[in-house]
Amino acid sequence: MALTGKSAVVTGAAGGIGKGLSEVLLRNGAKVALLDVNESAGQSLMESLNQKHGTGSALFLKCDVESEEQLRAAFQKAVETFGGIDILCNNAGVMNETAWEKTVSINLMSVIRASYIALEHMSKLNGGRGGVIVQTASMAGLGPFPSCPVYTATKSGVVGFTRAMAVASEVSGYGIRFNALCPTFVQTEMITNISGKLGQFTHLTGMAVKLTEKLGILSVSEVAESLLELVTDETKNGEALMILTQGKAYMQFPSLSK
Ligand SMILES: NC(=O)C1=CN([C@@H]2O[C@H](COP(=O)(O)OP(=O)(O)OC[C@H]3O[C@@H](n4cnc5c(N)ncnc54)[C@H](O)[C@@H]3O)[C@@H](O)[C@H]2O)C=CC1
Ligand SMILES: CC/C=C\C[C@H](O)C(=O)/C=C/C=C/C=C\C=C\[C@@H](O)C/C=C\CCC(=O)O
Repeated sequence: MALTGKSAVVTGAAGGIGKGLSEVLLRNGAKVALLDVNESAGQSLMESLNQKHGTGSALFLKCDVESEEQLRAAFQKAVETFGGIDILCNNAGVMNETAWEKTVSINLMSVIRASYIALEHMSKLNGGRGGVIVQTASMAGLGPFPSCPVYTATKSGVVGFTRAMAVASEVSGYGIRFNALCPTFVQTEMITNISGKLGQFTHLTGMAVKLTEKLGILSVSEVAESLLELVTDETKNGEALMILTQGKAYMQFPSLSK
């Protein structure tokens, strides 16, 4: 799928990985609706992206992904502005083991919520053009990360939801592919002050820090380049792409359906 003339919605787009995903989509010819709760960062990012990629190529929409109402309004605005949606990046996420219910709400429930709203606009069964939904999961969704069990659970949930939806979409004829990015640590705000985010697992901070030293830290642009692969390669559906500093690999899961 070529990106020229396509339109995308990216959640958590104002900073970190979401900003990188938005930039790579714009560089390759897509228009992008930038959804984020951070209004000042989102507005100034929109202005700089429109200067770089052309007026009207980026649209900031203030949106808390926990709110169904705000998500619906943002998708509606994106459709009205760009004429449809071809790509959704469910990227907004937090890591906070103290406010663990909020972590579940943002990282898992909101990914499901936004995917279902996107289906209403993108599914060929609803008159949409089809397309692709890519979730920002994590390596934590593939292997247990003992310093943050709830964060791990949300990312495992995202991987499971993505793989199940990929098959549901295929057999139902939605015309939408579902894939997940599973990066190791990435240099963003999220990996600052780790100990302050681990709640009752603060004593396991050293384990998390050692893991960052052992595995290394990716740049945002390395993750963004992997998004392109999952969006443009139409054979990719139901994939979890593990991204490490040493390279990347599509995960193999046991097949029990045959
Ligand atoms: N940084 C890392 O090491 C890794 C991060 N990830 C995942 O990547 C995604 C992005 O994380 P980062 O860019 O690192 O984090 P970040 O903290 O740098 O950026 C997150 C963005 O999401 C926005 N956001 C937070 N809550 C929101 C909400 N309720 N509604 C709308 N926007 C909201 C924030 O305002 C911010 O702009 C997350 O899902 C995270 O779990 C995955 C693997 C590694
Ligand atoms: C404290 C976490 C901070 C940020 C989370 C970040 O956003 C994220 O998603 C990073 C994920 C990185 C995961 C990397 C590898 C995970 C591997 C685990 O399966 C193994 C974990 C521990 C092994 C313990 C040990 O042998 O030392």
